[in-house]
Amino acid sequence: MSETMLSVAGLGHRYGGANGHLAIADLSFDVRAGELACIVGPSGCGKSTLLRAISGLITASDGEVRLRGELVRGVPSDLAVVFQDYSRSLFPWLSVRSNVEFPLRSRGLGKAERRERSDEVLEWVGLGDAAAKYPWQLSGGMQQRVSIARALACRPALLLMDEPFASVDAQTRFELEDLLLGARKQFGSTVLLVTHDIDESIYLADRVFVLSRSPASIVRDLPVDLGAERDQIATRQSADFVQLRSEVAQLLDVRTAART
Ligand SMILES: Nc1ncnc2c1ncn2[C@@H]1O[C@H](COP(=O)(O)OP(=O)(O)OP(=O)(O)O)[C@@H](O)[C@H]1O
Repeated sequence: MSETMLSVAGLGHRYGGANGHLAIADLSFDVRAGELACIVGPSGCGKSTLLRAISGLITASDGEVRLRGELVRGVPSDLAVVFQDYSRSLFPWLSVRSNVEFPLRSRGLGKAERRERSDEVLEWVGLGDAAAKYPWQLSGGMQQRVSIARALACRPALLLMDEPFASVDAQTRFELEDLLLGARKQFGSTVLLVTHDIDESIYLADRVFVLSRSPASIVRDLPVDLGAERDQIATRQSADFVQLRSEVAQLLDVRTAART
């Protein structure tokens, strides 16, 4: 059994003091080293609040978050986050290479090592020839590749991804999903990814955590036994995939959600 990388135990958060809004309640789960776990939940259920607590941006009212066994207080240095909005997370005045190397500087890496890492990850995401370009010279999908490269270059203990593929077209989304699966294999990354897309969660994950409506808690920890090799057409057509999709949709009560 591999080590626990992320442990969330009894997490609860209420905004605005004792009589304020309860956003998450008694939420517990673990992510093991090398695992790719997805979180799906109804709109407004508390996913962002959960991610803020895991990344140390807020201190939850109850419970605890541990990364590699260490209590998270403030933003951990061995955490990397990829957001949905790539255009706001990249620095437009820095080249692609400088964007990727930026967090490495604050982590104390020397010039040669920064260059070596940026070469490696840019090549990996298929942007070896775009290192000198600026983000605004690239397509949306390419910009998100830069964000992923920047996160991978840090070799984080945990890669947190918040709806990372929600702002690109369907074809690019498939490509980026497969890029993530490849990167995870290549770098042995541990990934926690939040998505609204049930199919995406099953396609990518080893495990899917289904959240309840607000206040968020885990309604199901669903293992996804679809094998390590996934294929955008064959996997999504398989009987096991269809069964899992229907299970998650029922848990989320998507028909009711669509009516309300
Ligand atoms: N800073 C805040 N102060 C008060 N209430 C907040 C704050 N941030 C979020 N909330 C409330 O907490 C609940 C959960 O919000 P959160 O943004 O975590 O949900 P979400 O699942 O990420 O939403 P979405 O699916 O729309 O991205 C919502 O009812 C929201 O209004």
